[in-house]
Amino acid sequence: MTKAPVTVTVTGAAGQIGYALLFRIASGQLIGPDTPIKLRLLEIPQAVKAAEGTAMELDDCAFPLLQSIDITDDARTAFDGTNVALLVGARPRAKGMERGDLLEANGGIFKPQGEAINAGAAEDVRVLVVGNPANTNALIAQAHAPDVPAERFTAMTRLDHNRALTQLAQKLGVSVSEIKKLTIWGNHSATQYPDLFHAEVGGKIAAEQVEQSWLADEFIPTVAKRGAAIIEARGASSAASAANAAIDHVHTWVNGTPEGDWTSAAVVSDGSYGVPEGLISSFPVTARDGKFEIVQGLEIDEFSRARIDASVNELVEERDAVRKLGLI
Ligand SMILES: NC(=O)C1=CN([C@@H]2O[C@H](COP(=O)(O)OP(=O)(O)OC[C@H]3O[C@@H](n4cnc5c(N)ncnc54)[C@H](O)[C@@H]3O)[C@@H](O)[C@H]2O)C=CC1
Ligand SMILES: O=C([O-])CC(=O)C(=O)O
Repeated sequence: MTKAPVTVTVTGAAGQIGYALLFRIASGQLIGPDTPIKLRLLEIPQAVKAAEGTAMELDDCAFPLLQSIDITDDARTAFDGTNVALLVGARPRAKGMERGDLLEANGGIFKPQGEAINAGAAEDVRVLVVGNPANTNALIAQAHAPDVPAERFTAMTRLDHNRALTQLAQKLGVSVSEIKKLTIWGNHSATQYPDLFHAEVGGKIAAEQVEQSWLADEFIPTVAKRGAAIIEARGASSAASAANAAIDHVHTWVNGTPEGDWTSAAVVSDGSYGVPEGLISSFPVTARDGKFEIVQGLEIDEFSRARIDASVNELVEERDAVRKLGLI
């Protein structure tokens, strides 16, 4: 039986991730094959025409599930009644820009978007922030949506998770589907910590199946710096793989994680694993009944502790910087 339609808002819809994302959403891959989709595209005025071009192509795909496409440059209109908000559009780092400038420029985007979500989104709204710095942009948006439960604001580390799965699968000569319980901890940045000490391959701990030197000197930096390596090779940042990860993140959130496995997502910390409450940090999470839950009770050894702390400290610094700028 066909379900009720889901309204999905995509910001930065005319950008490169938007171009890789919208067709997959419209084809039913975000929620499921029996859920009709209403798309809302938010862009800045200069890019509305390009978004209209993408909408023409969406029309030309004749997707049976796609019920409507609305394009706007007004955040209130874009988020009115929305069920899933994919915040992709962000201000990229320009030449000579310091981190504080970047955070301030993004504050100008994510504060009004948080307010617009608060004002008009559907009661069950789920928010995924993709635009960088994703964790802190999510924190800014969440701070301006006091009427929306904080746990509905998440940031994307699923791309890092997927990157780590493939690096490990290639190293061990196994399929990615044989790897369970991998975790990305912390920030979506070069300080992130991909953890193999709880990951399992063939029922055995992954870290025990690789050399410690490979884990520390190859695996962790390769995953953490993969975004930069893609930019170097492609001349543009990851787009199709980022869109794919956004689809995975929301699909898992809505449909759940398989029994005996978990995934990674940046969610609001409840203080678990010593991550200060309120920070939006990546954790091992399960999804059940449409909710993410942080996996509890994992033992964290000294090696992992130092790396989790380093990434969480960076998030604390970013939070303090946006606080100082009056953005939260
Ligand atoms: N979390 C993650 O794993 C990843 C995050 N990213 C980030 O995703 C973001 C988007 O990447 P791309 O699509 O490649 O960039 P892009 O530059 O191709 O597109 C961004 C789009 O956002 C729009 N935009 C800017 N301000 C806006 C606003 N206030 N409202 C609505 N739209 C707005 C721009 O007009 C542009 O069309 C970047 O911040 C990038 O760093 C990229 C890859 C992975
Ligand atoms: O590094 C970038 O700008 C894009 C990004 O977040 C990634 O590919 O992980």
